Amino acid sequence: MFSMSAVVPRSLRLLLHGLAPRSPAPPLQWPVRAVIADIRVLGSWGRGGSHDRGWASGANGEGEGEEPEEEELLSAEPLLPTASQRVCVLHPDVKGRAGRTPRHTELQVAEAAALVHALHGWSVVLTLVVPTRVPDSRLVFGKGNFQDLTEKIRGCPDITSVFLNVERMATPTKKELEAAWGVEVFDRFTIVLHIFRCNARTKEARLQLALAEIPLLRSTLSRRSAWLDHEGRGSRYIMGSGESFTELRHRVMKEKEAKIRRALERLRDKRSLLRRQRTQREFPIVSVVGYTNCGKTTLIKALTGEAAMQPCNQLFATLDVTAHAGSLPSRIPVLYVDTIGFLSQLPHSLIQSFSATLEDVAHSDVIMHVRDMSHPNTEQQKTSVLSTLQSLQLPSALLDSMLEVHNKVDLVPGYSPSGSGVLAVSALLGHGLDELKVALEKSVLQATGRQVLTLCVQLGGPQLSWLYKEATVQHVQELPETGAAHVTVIISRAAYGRFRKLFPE
Ligand SMILES: Nc1nc2c(ncn2[C@@H]2O[C@H](COP(=O)(O)OP(=O)(O)OP(=O)(O)O)[C@@H](O)[C@H]2O)c(=O)[nH]1
Ligand SMILES: [Mg+2]
Repeated sequence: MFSMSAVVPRSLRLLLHGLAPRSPAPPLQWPVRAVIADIRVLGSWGRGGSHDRGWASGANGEGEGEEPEEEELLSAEPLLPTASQRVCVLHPDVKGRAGRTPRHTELQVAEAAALVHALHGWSVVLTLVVPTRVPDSRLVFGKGNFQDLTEKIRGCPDITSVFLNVERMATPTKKELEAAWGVEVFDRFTIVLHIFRCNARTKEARLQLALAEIPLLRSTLSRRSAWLDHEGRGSRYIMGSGESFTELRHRVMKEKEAKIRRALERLRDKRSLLRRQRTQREFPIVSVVGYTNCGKTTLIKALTGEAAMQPCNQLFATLDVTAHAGSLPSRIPVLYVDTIGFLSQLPHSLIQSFSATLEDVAHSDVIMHVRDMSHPNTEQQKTSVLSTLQSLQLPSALLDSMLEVHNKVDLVPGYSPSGSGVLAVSALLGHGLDELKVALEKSVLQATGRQVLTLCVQLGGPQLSWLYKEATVQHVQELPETGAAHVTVIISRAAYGRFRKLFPE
């Protein structure tokens, strides 16, 4: 199996566990230490959550400088019931839709059930696939089907809510369906938001979530306002303020949205400052992206040997961007960035809200796209990930150089990957990781403009220790009687320029 000591040097391992090394770290590791300090400042580690807290667990900077205003923004009431739910998954099977096959429908229903199971205490008690030609109509289904459906739902007293597997449901539709079926009705957007709410741990993830929830709060507010207006209460002015109750609530909502955006902007500024510092230190960043549950966290755990990471067989287990240090075959230190998983049919507004999190992907040196090859829908998942990446407007060079990693091949007997530049691994069993690291190193060297050079240096002088500090020393071959050595290093162009300026030939 995989050994942590083979990958990360001891002093770095101590740092990763939030402890200061007792002995001075070898020169190679100083940038790693600096970056760890930076990321602590960013405060990307959670509030007592159990997994994905990364290597700086216990050292989060969230409490520092937190404005009371931000705390208020984060402590809003949950939008969905927190109690257990017995759910009827209702999938509208739209006739005539391109790509509609029984298998495709089956997979969509399975994904909907997996979303429900991602919520603690929620279970699926009934699954219905109902054909419809009129998905955009107010009742989503034709009259006959709607009546049958209503009888089925009402006839099943176990059901406490219905999950209508559509991207987004209009407010009047929700109102009518709930009136007809006597239980709450949720769409994909609401369910995913609720999963996010349960899993979001960091301030940034929770602020982004609060922003994504605004449209939902608005529609709830509109419904309440309609009721108040109907009762003649919404239009009353409050204590001579010249503002009605409804107007006041809308204004409060607007102010809340603006405050969230400002708070996110502050975090974004902090992030970009840290990114600049990382760039100055020429620390390679590898972003790991992919469909939710494809094994991103498991792969990073296997590549870094970081025991604290806890992968989870659940959709959207990771919601916070965390960075994890590892090293490549030539001992180049590298930061792996674990990201939020993608899902098909996610409303654009939700992706937009989490775009700050995904900004780190745009600033990485290499992207690794992890795929679950054991999943029956792996091709559609790939398409969905690629189209989301396109929508993030990443630099084309970054997209072109993306590495595709075929994971979970242990579940696909006799699997052999097709296509060039594709690597097959089992992150869980540790298969194929050495080949993956070699390929990754090649990409990192290319993307960061690093080169392998053999330099002749005097052993008594300051050159060698400078190289240990600023580059990755591969090999030192002493030249007897000359007092010099041939030193093979991996060095960036900028660092080589500085070396030559300090130590001209
Ligand atoms: N059999 C097998 N299972 C794997 C492999 N890699 C990951 N898994 C399992 O897949 C599940 C999801 O793994 P994660 O690493 O949490 O997936 P993720 O992509 O980080 O998921 P999200 O953060 O929710 O998007 C876990 O139960 C893992 O044990 C693999 O190579 N083989
Ligand atoms: Mg994960």
